[in-house]
Amino acid sequence: MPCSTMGFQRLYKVFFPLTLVLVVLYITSVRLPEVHLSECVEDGKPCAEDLAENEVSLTEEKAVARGGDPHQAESEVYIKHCDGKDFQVRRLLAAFRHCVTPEGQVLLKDYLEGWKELIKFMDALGTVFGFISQETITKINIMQSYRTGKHSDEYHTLESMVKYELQDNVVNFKELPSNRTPSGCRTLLRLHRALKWLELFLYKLATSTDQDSTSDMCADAYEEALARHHSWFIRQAASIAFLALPPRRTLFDIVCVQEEQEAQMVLMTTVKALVRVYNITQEVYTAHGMLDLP
Ligand SMILES: CCCCCCCCCCCCC/C=C/[C@@H](O)[C@H](COP(=O)(O)O)NC(=O)CCCCCCCCCCCCCCC
Repeated sequence: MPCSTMGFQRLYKVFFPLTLVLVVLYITSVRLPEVHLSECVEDGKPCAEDLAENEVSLTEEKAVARGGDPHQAESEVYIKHCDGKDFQVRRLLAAFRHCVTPEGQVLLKDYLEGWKELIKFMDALGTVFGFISQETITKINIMQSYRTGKHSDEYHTLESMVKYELQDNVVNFKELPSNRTPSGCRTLLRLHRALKWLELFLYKLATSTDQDSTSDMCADAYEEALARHHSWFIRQAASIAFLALPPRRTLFDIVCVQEEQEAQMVLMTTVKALVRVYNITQEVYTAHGMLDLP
């Protein structure tokens, strides 16, 4: 092999990964432009703060009254308000529970509230997760603009959105030109896939010990649920961000739990709520052949 080709290959092997790492570190450490979550507006007025602290019904009695499992109710006494923290696991849980109606439909407003709470969690982890948090905000904002836009009535539930977008040919079954706003169905599908990642990650966290690495759990869940949907570049950036995940005790602090048993109950209760929403959404997307929207 000619000497110059060997030299080039060696240079390529060393400098390409190095440059990639530096680019990713740069992207994740510079202050990303502020993207604000859209204000919730209904009929031209701000929405009522429907998930206010005092409305979050997580007491034992209420859970039982809702026909819930008494063992689940027992676990809920652990889910308390966490003073001085932005992220509140009880708000997260309330949102993902309230979003499922008694008829088994998914209310988009509450679903997105759940996602907004998750952004607070990511923000508590620091700037390395900035690009993931910005991406989530972008997706939420697209959904909010539909939910509060001209056809807001059609975006009340997942089911009404799917019906409307399919009837109106808004769903893009083929790749869209980059200047077209993606459909609600396509946008929600991205969040839906990420919800599977979250479910797997929280399950792993709940069933792990202090000796287990959160980065490994995160990467495993990512491999299972999301990696195949992402480009090579995003996969590399994500795998670098995972290395910056703090140990499980720090994550427990953000969730506001100390004891192992307490952590397990809170995490498993959250997993259950996520599974319920995930399964309904998955059924709707499967029924309409929309699991692979580009
Ligand atoms: C504990 C925090 C660790 C966060 C790890 C999250 C794993 C997911 C990595 C995703 C990389 C996202 C970068 C961008 C991806 C986009 O290419 C991709 C495709 O979009 P496109 O089709 O429009 O191009 N977008 C998406 O897949 C949407 C991703 C949304 C990511 C949401 C991540 C949620 C993380 C929530 C963590 C909270 C933990 C809470 C514990 C109680």
